[in-house]
Amino acid sequence: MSMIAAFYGGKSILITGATGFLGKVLMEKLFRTSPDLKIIYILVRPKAGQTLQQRVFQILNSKLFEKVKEICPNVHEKIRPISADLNQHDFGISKEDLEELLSSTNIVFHCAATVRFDDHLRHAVQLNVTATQQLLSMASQMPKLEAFIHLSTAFSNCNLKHIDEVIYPCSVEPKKIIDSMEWLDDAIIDEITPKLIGDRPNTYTYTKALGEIVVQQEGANMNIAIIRPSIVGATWQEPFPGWVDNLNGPSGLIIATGKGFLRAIKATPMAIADLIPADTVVNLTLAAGWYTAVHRPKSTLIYHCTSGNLNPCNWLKMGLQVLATCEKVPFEKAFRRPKADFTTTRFTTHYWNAVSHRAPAIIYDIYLRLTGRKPRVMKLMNRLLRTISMLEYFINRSWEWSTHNTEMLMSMLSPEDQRMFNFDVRQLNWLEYIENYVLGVKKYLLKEDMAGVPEARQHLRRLRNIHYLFNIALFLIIWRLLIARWQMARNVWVFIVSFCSKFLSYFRASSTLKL
Ligand SMILES: CCCCCCCCCCCCCCCCCCCCCCCCCCCCCC(=O)SCCNC(=O)CCNC(=O)[C@H](O)C(C)(C)COP(=O)(O)OP(=O)(O)OC[C@H]1O[C@@H](n2cnc3c(N)ncnc32)[C@H](O)[C@@H]1OP(=O)(O)O
Ligand SMILES: NC(=O)C1=CN([C@@H]2O[C@H](COP(=O)(O)OP(=O)(O)OC[C@H]3O[C@@H](n4cnc5c(N)ncnc54)[C@H](OP(=O)(O)O)[C@@H]3O)[C@@H](O)[C@H]2O)C=CC1
Repeated sequence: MSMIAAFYGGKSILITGATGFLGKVLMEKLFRTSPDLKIIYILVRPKAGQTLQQRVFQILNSKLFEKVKEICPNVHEKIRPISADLNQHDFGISKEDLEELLSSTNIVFHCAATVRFDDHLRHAVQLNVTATQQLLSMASQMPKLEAFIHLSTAFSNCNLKHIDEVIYPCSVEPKKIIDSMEWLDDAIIDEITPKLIGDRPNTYTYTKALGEIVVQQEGANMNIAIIRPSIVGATWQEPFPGWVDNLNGPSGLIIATGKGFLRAIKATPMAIADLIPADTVVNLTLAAGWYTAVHRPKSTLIYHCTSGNLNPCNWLKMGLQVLATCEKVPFEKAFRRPKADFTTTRFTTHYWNAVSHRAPAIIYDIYLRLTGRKPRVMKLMNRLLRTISMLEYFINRSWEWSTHNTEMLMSMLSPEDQRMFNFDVRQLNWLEYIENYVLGVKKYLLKEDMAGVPEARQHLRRLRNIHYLFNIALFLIIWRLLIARWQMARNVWVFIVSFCSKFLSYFRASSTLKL
């Protein structure tokens, strides 16, 4: 019998960010392995015209929850959505809901965050720092609370090269930052943002670091653990390989590569691609929840959920496998053939952006205009280039994360739990994982049917022929222009033509002689 699964049985669990990528995988695993849990409260905001119930209905009806619905047919009765917006004071939770939450909750998993790299500091602080502080204050009033698990990121201290499982201080105390956001206007915040984030690349990593300090300060009297995953990718094994449902991290770039938009990217091929599958993160999170509640470690433990030091994979290996899979099982209606390369200098990056990204986009937009349609590719391309520029920081560096706590936790699990809540990335076969990731992107993100693969292959063949024809036409046009304007080009042309005709007449003469 799994100790972890048994531990969550009969428990009331609060999850923030349950509608997000990791939150959904966490909920799914909880229901699948502990169908006898009492209830999962989820803090949800109405979004995109959907009520809370509609949002929950949509999640439960997704492919991710198919197995859960077999194992736990009354799953819908065990989810209790609570209307809450983490941007609001007290989250805008009603008095009755708050009372129920405070009196019943046993475990809190805090996953909600803004993961945008370009968020305004005010918003990022509100969600990643202030909301964390408020949630901890709520948790401190929960008499039945056994553990509070905070999801952070391995990149919260990405300004360092070697990162230990400790909380690092920031130059300005989080409380001062929270206070200042209340009275500073946007223009001043914009001005001080670069100074505050210092050598971190964005407000996301900075505010996640502040969030950790808040957890340490405010949660001193609680059983708390912090999980720091690196770049979370599609599921590895559970509930099935390759599940992914948003464009964050590598997923968006895999689409851009498979659809032929992304042709070059500035990356350090040998830098570690520290990806971690979503189900691995969730297994570690659940194991940490159990360990924190049952073993009650004296201090707040931080768990690095990373792959680089145990089973490293580099960007070259990953990129090549993405391309190989896109070649084998192409995405539908590709813009160009999937073919990409890494650039290593600013100059070559600018050159390939102009030649391989902007030029084809402009040409295709002209074609769309000429055929009476609305041009759209340049806009898409600009968005892609902006996204790449934001991700570049992470694909041109390597970090070392120590994993002592994570390894200690692994050793504390029973063999049954090590199997059921596996977070040992040494067992991961990268080539297989990346192939499943790309297939998952195709099936679950792009919603493409595998039956369309022959047509997609046919489309790629057409694109290859168009590419050849285009290159020949371009060559001829450039050559014609050169001949018209440049004496040297004319001389070369005359030389080539006379050489070819001599060669042909020699060839003809020798073959006649042989006859
Ligand atoms: C022998 C030698 C041979 C050499 C051969 C070499 C072969 C090499 C081959 C190379 C091939 C390349 C293969 C490529 C595949 C692998 C590359 C992987 C690189 C991955 C890098 C990942 C790094 C991530 C680092 C993360 C570190 C921190 C981790 C975390 O803790 S948090 C989670 C991460 N968070 C994010 O990822 C959020 C990032 N996103 C944002 O911040 C924003 O979305 C934005 C990028 C700033 C864009 O903002 P906008 O306002 O402009 O857009 P908006 O968000 O509103 O969306 C607009 C539309 O764009 C779509 N979109 C959003 N995100 C992405 C995305 N990442 N990629 C693509 N598209 C995206 C969005 O859906 C909207 O679309 P619409 O709805 O249609 O309008
Ligand atoms: N994905 C990754 O690569 C990594 C993620 N992490 C961390 O893991 C956690 C989960 O990330 P992930 O699942 O990928 O993120 P997602 O962006 O997929 O999910 C974010 C969640 O937060 C919720 N949320 C955001 N704003 C509010 C708000 N104002 N009120 C209520 N809920 C809100 C979202 O709700 P809604 O659906 O309404 O928008 C969503 O459920 C985060 O803490 C992140 O920092 C760490 C490392 C890597």
